[in-house]
Amino acid sequence: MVISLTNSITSRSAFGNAPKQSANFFPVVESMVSSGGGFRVSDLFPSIGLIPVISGHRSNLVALHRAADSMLDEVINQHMENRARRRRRLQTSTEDLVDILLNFQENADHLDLPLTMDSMKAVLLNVFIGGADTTPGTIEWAMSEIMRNPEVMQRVQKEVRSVFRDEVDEEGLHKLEYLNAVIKETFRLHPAGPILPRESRESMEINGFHVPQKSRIMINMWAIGRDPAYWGEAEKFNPERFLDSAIDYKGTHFTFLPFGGGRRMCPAIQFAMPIVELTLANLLFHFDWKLPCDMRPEDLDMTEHFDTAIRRKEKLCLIPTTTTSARPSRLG
Ligand code: HEM
Repeated sequence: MVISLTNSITSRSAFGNAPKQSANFFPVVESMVSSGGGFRVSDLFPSIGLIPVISGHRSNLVALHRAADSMLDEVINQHMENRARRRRRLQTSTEDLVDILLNFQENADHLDLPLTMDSMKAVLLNVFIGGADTTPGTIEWAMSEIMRNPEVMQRVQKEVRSVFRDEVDEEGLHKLEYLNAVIKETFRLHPAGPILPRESRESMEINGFHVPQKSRIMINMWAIGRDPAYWGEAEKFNPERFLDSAIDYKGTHFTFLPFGGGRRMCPAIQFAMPIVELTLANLLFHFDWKLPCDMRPEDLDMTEHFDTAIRRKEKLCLIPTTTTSARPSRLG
């Protein structure tokens, strides 16, 4: 459910109302994400360029890339035809990301670097790949942790239900301090980007280790997030640690980089955070939640599976019930 929600938000923002094209595109993106993610032997021996060739990994990626490329060609061509038709009829319409990129391309004569078709396709593909596992994964982990910690459920649900009256809306999101702390704590224990890859531009010494130029460096944010040297009771899900704390996810607190940091940091924070917040706020506002088969909270399986992001190994199955008695402020 969460994956189809976030997929639908991404495809509407990028492609507009093109359900058929989106439906064909998502399986290709999914395969690209699972082929590109995780660790492989070639990551351990990056200098041996033959490993990805022999393993068939490279040819698989090339085939997927070709499939995505031709689908994106079709989407862009379709948008160009629709735009031409609308202009002939002097019609206007809501713009999606493809329209915005085409506008930019049309008006970019004065730029040193024109927006080529290939760059446009790369941007679109990045949007789909970037959002594929990260946003739904974060929502799923947050719900899992909330279910495992009934006192957190009680507090966060009370907050959401006292801030909103009939519907959850974007304006009220900034009032949800505790929900925000819950999301940060989820990022700490379950970072969607557990490994931040970098390459050293020059050789250097760090803590007595020599790092040659052009070394591949993997920053393990998952381990840093659980390191007792930086976090008290590191394994405990404790959103309270982020209340009245200056730690945010803008990339300046090096023990907490859920969106990365520096020039390669996630460009989609402003897009992703409202999706995470609105989805969780809606789930908590409208429903009460139970674990299936009278399972106890502490028995909920939290086993992880590492692909590009760390997702739950088993799907999260919860039972929603609607209740009016849980929202006295709206009845009174
Ligand atoms: C909760 C949701 C998300 C989280 C936690 C997240 C996290 C990250 C992280 C950790 C990185 C690597 C940053 C680095 O290396 O410093 C990244 C990169 C990126 N993300 Fe996100 N992301 C999220 C949602 C999204 C969404 C929805 C999109 C697209 C609409 C997106 C697009 C990208 C792109 C394009 C990059 C590559 C940036 C580059 O290499 O220059 N992300 N994200």
